[in-house]
Amino acid sequence: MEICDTKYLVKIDSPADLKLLSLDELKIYCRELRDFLIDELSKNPGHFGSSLGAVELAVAIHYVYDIPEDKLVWDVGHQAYAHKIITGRRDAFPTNRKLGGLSGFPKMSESEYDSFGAGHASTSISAALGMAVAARLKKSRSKAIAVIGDGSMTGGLAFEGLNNAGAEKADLLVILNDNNHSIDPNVGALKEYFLDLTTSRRYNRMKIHIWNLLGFSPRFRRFLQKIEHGAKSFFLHQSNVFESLGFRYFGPTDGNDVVSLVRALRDLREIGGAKLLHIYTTKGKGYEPAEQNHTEWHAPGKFDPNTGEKGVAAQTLRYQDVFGYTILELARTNEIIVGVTPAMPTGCSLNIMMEAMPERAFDVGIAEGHAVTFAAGMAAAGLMPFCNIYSSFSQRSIDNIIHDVALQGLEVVLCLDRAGLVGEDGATHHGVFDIALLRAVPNIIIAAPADAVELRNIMYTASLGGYKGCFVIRYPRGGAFPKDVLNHECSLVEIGRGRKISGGERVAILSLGDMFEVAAQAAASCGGAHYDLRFAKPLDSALLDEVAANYGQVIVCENGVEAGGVGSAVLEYFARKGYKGDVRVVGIGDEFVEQGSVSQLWEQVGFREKLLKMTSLK
Ligand SMILES: Cc1ncc(C[n+]2csc(CCOP(=O)(O)OP(=O)(O)O)c2C)c(N)n1
Ligand SMILES: CC(=O)[C@@H](O)[C@H](O)COP(=O)(O)O
Ligand SMILES: [Mg+2]
Repeated sequence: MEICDTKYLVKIDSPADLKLLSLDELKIYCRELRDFLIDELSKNPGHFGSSLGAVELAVAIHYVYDIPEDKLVWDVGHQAYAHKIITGRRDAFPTNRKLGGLSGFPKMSESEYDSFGAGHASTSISAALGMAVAARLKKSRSKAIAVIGDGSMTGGLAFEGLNNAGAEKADLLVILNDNNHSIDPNVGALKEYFLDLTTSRRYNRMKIHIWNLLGFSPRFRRFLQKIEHGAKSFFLHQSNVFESLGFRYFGPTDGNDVVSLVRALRDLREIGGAKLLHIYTTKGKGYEPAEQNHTEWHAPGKFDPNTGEKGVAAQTLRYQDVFGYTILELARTNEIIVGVTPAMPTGCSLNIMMEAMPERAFDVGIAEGHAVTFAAGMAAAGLMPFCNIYSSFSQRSIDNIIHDVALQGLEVVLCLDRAGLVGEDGATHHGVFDIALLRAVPNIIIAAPADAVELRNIMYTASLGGYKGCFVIRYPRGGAFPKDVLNHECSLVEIGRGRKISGGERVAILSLGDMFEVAAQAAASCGGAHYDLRFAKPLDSALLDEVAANYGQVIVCENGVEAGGVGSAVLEYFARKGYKGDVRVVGIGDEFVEQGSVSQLWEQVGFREKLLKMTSLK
């Protein structure tokens, strides 16, 4: 597939250029934009389905509103590629998600058109409401728009925003971009409710009629809105949840029809207060394979745009696969084990258990805080929950971990996938803060396996209980393990016990989790010793005493922030013991690391350089 002879694509470098097109020309531009995205993303992968589905929406918003004077907040931001292209980033788009290139998400420092940065879900309504209230206080006529997907609407934060907005009566437009899908199928009662709204055919027929009248006869608006309101309650099973929260509800309407979107937005622009436009779109719109399989095409990697073929599937297992198969294996022999994921069943591989034991594995929606407290409730009632959350998304649930798990002394296993630098998703997604955030909390164990066998052993150990509070197991994105690691029989690991890997002279290198390899190499090259800490909490005091007694220099390697991480814990321990040797920590410094391949990012933070310098210290 080749992009040739585009009529409008190359001429649109800003929303001002876009506004010169006619409605018919907009349709052609949308086609060209979509083809451009398909072509680019086939070569340089990124979030595919969501961005294809939101092409018309991005075009219509920029056509009607005046961004950046009006504020536009994309929820998550993985659907905002068309917005990036319209706002002058077409030529830079081949650098999307690459080191030094465009961020895969809206980013305030990247463009004035990115009114708010994102990456995590459910923030848009709160942020846009803040902007709407600021406009009111500053007596500005600036509008505020939040675009939020049906999946992201399942996050509690979205409802906190709606609740506040409905009462504030600020000039806020929330666009609910409903493609009836999250990364995996969307879940929960809201999903059924949205389906009810979009599929109630009698209601929709009436609705379209009213919309047409609304468009043409402003004089009858008030009267028609009253009829519309009555019709809704009559035809729909429930009263409208958004209207109950103080919003004016509009739609549902076809969000892949750019002309009707423009018409709807033009009308809405003139209406003050809190309003919600419900649009239905097709995830992956315009690319058949993506329309057919939303989950696979959420972020598919490289593919052949002509055939939809992707590269050959890996013959190895990633950490997430090992988690997925191991929890199922453990659950088969231990009937109190249950699994919980907040909206990432495919991403964390809990889908393996969900298929085999649907009654014992739960996708609770984009709701990390709820996932943890839900798990705590199950633990309080005698179950052994394994709650799997990406490390960076678990930042949403810190108080739930402290207040609902640790403080209650409940046995909940918290598996933090994607711990450490994750690569192309960048600063919003690196899982580098978990140890620092959780280490200070009592009743928390923090383990990090150095490989797949260790992950299985630690999961097995955690599943047996007998400790008090939260058992955190953190492991990184990816990994490549032979499939027969699953044949390894799980064995018990002593909680808080590390391992001496190799002896040496002068310097001891301590690693946690997947820093094992780099530490082993460094130890070999400088003739030092290597110890695998295995636990960031509790620390292995016997191991550390042995290190202190035998080595004048200690280096701790960690896949996380240096401040407050496992290296800090070691430093504190040695300080308490009055160790006089030289202790260094090498990990991520005081910075947000941007996007790039994982190896590029380690290079950029200067990890090897620092380690080399440390190991050659005399
Ligand atoms: C707090 C948080 N949890 C989970 C995710 C992972 N995530 C990114 S997009 C997405 C699905 C969002 O669904 P929806 O809002 O409907 O957008 P769509 O992908 O359908 O366009 C999820 C679960 C995230 N980015 N942030
Ligand atoms: C936008 C978002 O938050 C997810 O799509 C995320 O990019 C998934 O990351 P993984 O590719 O590591 O599953
Ligand atoms: Mg969706």
